[in-house]
Amino acid sequence: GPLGELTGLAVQRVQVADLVAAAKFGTTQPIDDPVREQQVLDGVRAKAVELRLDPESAARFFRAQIEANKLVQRGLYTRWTEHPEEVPHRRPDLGTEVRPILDRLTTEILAELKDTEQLRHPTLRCEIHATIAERSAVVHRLDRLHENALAEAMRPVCS
Ligand SMILES: C=C(O[C@@H]1C=C(C(=O)O)C=C[C@H]1O)C(=O)O
Repeated sequence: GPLGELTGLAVQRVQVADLVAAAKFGTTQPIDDPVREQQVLDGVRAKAVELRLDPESAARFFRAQIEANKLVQRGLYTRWTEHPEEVPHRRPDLGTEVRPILDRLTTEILAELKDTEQLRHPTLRCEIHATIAERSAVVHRLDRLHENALAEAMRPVCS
C-alpha cells in the first residue's frame, strides 16, 4: 500500500538498533545520546525545509524513530545481561559503521515523508493504510521487541 515503503524504512531503522546496541553494550557509550539526537533532529529540520516539508512535523516523526530505536537498545541490553551467550561477538563501530547507516535511512525516510505527504493527515484513510502497512511488515519477521518498537515508530505517521 501507499505507506509500505515508509513502514519498511521504519522497520530497517529499528533493525539497525541491534547494531547500535552491539556497538555500545559493554562500553561506556550510553544508550541515550542527547547531543547526537539534537544533530539528527537539526539535520531533519534542515532537509525538511529543502524538501518543502513542515520541519516540526518531520522532527516529530523522527523523535518517534529515535524513541523506538532506544526501546530496542534497552530491550537488547536486558536480553544480553540475562543471556550473555547472546551478546554479539563483533562490536561494530558506532561512528564509522552504524551512524552512517542511520544517516542514509534518514534521507530515505524524508523522501518517503514527502512522497506520502498528501495521505498523512489525521484521517481514517491514513490510519487504515498505516494498519495495512504495519501488518504486512510481519514479512520482516520481527520479534515482539521490534514489533513494539515499530508501533512506537509509526505512531505519528498520520500527522
Ligand atoms: C542510535 C543511537 O542511539 C540513540 C538513538 C538515536 C537515534 O535513533 O538516532 C540517536 C542517539 C541516541 O540517543 C545513536 O547513539 O546513534
